[in-house]
Amino acid sequence: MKQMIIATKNQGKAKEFKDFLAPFDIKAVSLLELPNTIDDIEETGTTFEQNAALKAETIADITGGPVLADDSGLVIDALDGKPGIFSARYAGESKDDNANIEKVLSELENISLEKRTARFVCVLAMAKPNEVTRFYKGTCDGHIANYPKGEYGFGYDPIFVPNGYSETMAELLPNEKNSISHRKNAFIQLEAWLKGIR
Ligand SMILES: O=c1[nH]c(=O)c2ncn([C@@H]3O[C@H](COP(=O)(O)OP(=O)(O)OP(=O)(O)O)[C@@H](O)[C@H]3O)c2[nH]1
Ligand SMILES: [Mg+2]
Repeated sequence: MKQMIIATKNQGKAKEFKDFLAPFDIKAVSLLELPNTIDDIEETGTTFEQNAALKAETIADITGGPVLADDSGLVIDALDGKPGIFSARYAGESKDDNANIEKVLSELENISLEKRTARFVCVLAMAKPNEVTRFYKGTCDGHIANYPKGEYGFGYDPIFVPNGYSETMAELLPNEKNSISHRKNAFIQLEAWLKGIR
């Protein structure tokens, strides 16, 4: 089976990429599974694209092979786009999902449901040494619930209700999330490239 390195230390993302790539007979390998410890890559960019490129290109330089990276986040209209590229560390460096959720809910405390519109954004960067990095972007629109519900997924999934659903992303079964998510919508475009269409 072929392998593809995913430049992430996020177990939730890694699991989703394993599901996406399995039908292509490709094993997704995260940075946590490599034999050598990889230092954290500082995400100094100001856009999802810049941070995804930083992660993919740094690891492609180290490994010498093709690498896929994902930079993603939650964009909330009533918070002027926050937490955005700062989603992982919104409530502090410990990257605590529950603390991040609590911070968002408290900032939206007095905002009515119809004004709680938001979207998940995912930018994938595919880097290969000496090649131009390719980007694929996907989004998933929805709104922020009043309180967390559901056990699946990761990050802000317990407070994100996708458009057309009454459940949060964390109440949807993983295969359901993986059919509508921002990450899937970005991956669909990469898929076309993997199949040799583009
Ligand atoms: O509920 C969620 N469902 C998702 O599907 C999702 N995708 C992203 N996010 C949030 O956005 C941050 C990404 O930040 P990010 O791209 O820097 O990743 P990260 O720091 O977690 O790992 P790495 O890939 O950088 O190693 C994550 O931590 C989460 O808080 C999500 N939340
Ligand atoms: Mg990160």
